[in-house]
Amino acid sequence: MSNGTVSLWNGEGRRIHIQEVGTRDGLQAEEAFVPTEDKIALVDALSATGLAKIEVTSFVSPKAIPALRDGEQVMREITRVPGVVYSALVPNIRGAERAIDANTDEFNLVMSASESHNLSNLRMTRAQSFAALSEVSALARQAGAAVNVSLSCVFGCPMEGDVPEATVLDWCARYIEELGAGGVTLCDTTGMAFPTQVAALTRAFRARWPQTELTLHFHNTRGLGLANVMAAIDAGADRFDASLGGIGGCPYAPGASGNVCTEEIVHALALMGYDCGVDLERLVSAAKRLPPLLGHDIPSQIVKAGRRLDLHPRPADFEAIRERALGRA
Ligand SMILES: CC(C)(COP(=O)([O-])OP(=O)([O-])OC[C@H]1O[C@@H](n2cnc3c(N)ncnc32)[C@H](O)[C@@H]1OP(=O)([O-])[O-])[C@@H](O)C(=O)NCCC(=O)NCCSC(=O)C[C@@](C)(O)CC(=O)[O-]
Repeated sequence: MSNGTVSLWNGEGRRIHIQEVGTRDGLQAEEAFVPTEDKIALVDALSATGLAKIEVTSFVSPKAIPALRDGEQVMREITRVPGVVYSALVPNIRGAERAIDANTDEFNLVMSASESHNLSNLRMTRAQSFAALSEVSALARQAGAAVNVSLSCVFGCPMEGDVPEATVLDWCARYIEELGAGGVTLCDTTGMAFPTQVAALTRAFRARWPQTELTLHFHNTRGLGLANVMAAIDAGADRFDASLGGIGGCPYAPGASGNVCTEEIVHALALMGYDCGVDLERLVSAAKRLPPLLGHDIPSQIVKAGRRLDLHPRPADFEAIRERALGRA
């Protein structure tokens, strides 16, 4: 935190945990169905990069999200690397049963702080979602799985506008204090968050629940992704969702687009001296697998431009230019 002794701009080796959501949030809205074996290979490649957590898939209705209809097979057939938490999005009891069958480490429960988005995305009121999630979290506990709750639209809803901070904190209190969730993710579903707002909500959360695992989940829809990450770090956050290649978006949130890009965030934080514990080269080579699988380009600037010190050859006639410049030719 910028408290006069620690600089935001100099990470000094401080650990930031990056959680990959590319094979869930990233693939869920893609038109192309990425073949199951390619999804498994992608998760395995990500597991070898040092990421803290990977959201492998979702156990939602295959009618709602056909791109992830192979969730069980993917979760069962990935190679688990010790220390990596393999998570999946779970919206209801049916999803919880599937997640248990597939031996999922962490259930990422989902609902929205906005009634309009909750109804659009999950076809339930927030109260109905909360009741369903209470049952899901009891099942998860019986199965020995961890529970995180992702709360969508906390920085604004594309249909309702701003969501009051008190509403967001009330829902967080219910997850943490009634449901016993070990972690909460504050999600900016359609890129409406801005740094001062992010810092205020992060500080309010941290002050009230200093022990709860807090994750920030940003979409880069309006280009504020990295600024929001920095504001959250300044306010005490150390855990972020990000998506390989910068793909992603909720298909039931109007105007949604890609998450903050994993390799861009890791690259930027590493330059500032933060330790994400991630091998950037491996991450970039995993990201390069995406365009042929998806059939389109990806937002990642690091895949396009390379890392800061990935240098280019001088022009072919460089020596001739120099000789001329020095008056020797
Ligand atoms: C919420 C429901 C389930 C309600 O779906 P529904 O259609 O209202 O509910 P239903 O219970 O009547 O079920 C309809 C059919 O789906 C089946 N079904 C129902 N549930 C499941 C399940 N879990 N697994 C497998 N099948 C399921 C169920 O068995 C039935 O099949 P049928 O009888 O017609 O053959 C559905 O609308 C759904 O799955 N929606 C998914 C929405 C979704 O995945 N959205 C994107 C993820 S959230 C997100 O991206 C935001 C986030 C997390 O990234 C953070 C952020 O940025 O904000």
